[in-house]
Amino acid sequence: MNKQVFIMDHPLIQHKLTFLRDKNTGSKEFRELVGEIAMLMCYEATRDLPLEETTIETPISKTKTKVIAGRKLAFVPILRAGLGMVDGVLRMVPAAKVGHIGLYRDHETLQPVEYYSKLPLDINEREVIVLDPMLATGGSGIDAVTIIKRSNPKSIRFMCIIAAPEGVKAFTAAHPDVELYCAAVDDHLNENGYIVPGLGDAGDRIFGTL
Ligand SMILES: O=P(O)(O)OC[C@H]1O[C@H](OP(=O)(O)OP(=O)(O)O)[C@H](O)[C@@H]1O
Ligand SMILES: O=c1cc[nH]c(=O)[nH]1
Ligand SMILES: [Mg+2]
Repeated sequence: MNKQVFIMDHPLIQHKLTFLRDKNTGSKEFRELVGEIAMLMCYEATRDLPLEETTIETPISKTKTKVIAGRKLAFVPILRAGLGMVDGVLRMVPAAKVGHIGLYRDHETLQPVEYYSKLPLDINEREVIVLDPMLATGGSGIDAVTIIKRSNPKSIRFMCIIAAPEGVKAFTAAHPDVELYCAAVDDHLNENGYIVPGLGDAGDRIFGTL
């Protein structure tokens, strides 16, 4: 697999993914699982954040210790399904700002249609992590990153839960500078553009609009 692609095969993530895929998992549990998986993936995707030394006093003595070195993050969920990942990542990085990009996939053409975009004003000073549970054809992820690049962020990473091989290929070709983090790369896309075996329609399962 391409060095730009990171598969997060931690046992806790893989365990939760099994219940996420199960068609008998209801919306409440599905939402909780998406949030938990996003939190665990964020832990891994921020592993290389630089640290700097600071001095504090414990109740016992002064000590030198570490904090994250002034790097500013922004999370950008792709509406709707990416919203399900926001709470989980904010639990890990509460000071991050949150932008939103609204895209839906036209059911006939499978082409993404943009309907909303609101990014933090200082996004050019931030490292961005884009959130969307599904990378299917890759069209939505590719367009979201193209939109964000116009605002010149310091860097962009893309975090999805399940990707199709077709989406990974298209995304890495379109944005070779953007690291892609996923919990699983599945088998293929079906004739309707759904990931097989996948988990169905992530947005519908999160928001109960099936
Ligand atoms: O890689 P692609 O082929 O573009 O497909 C992936 C997109 O499809 C889903 O969104 P959807 O269009 O269902 O919108 P929703 O989140 O509002 O349900 C998913 O959340 C991605 O954004
Ligand atoms: O399998 C898929 C493909 C696109 N969007 C989804 O929510 N699921
Ligand atoms: Mg959907």
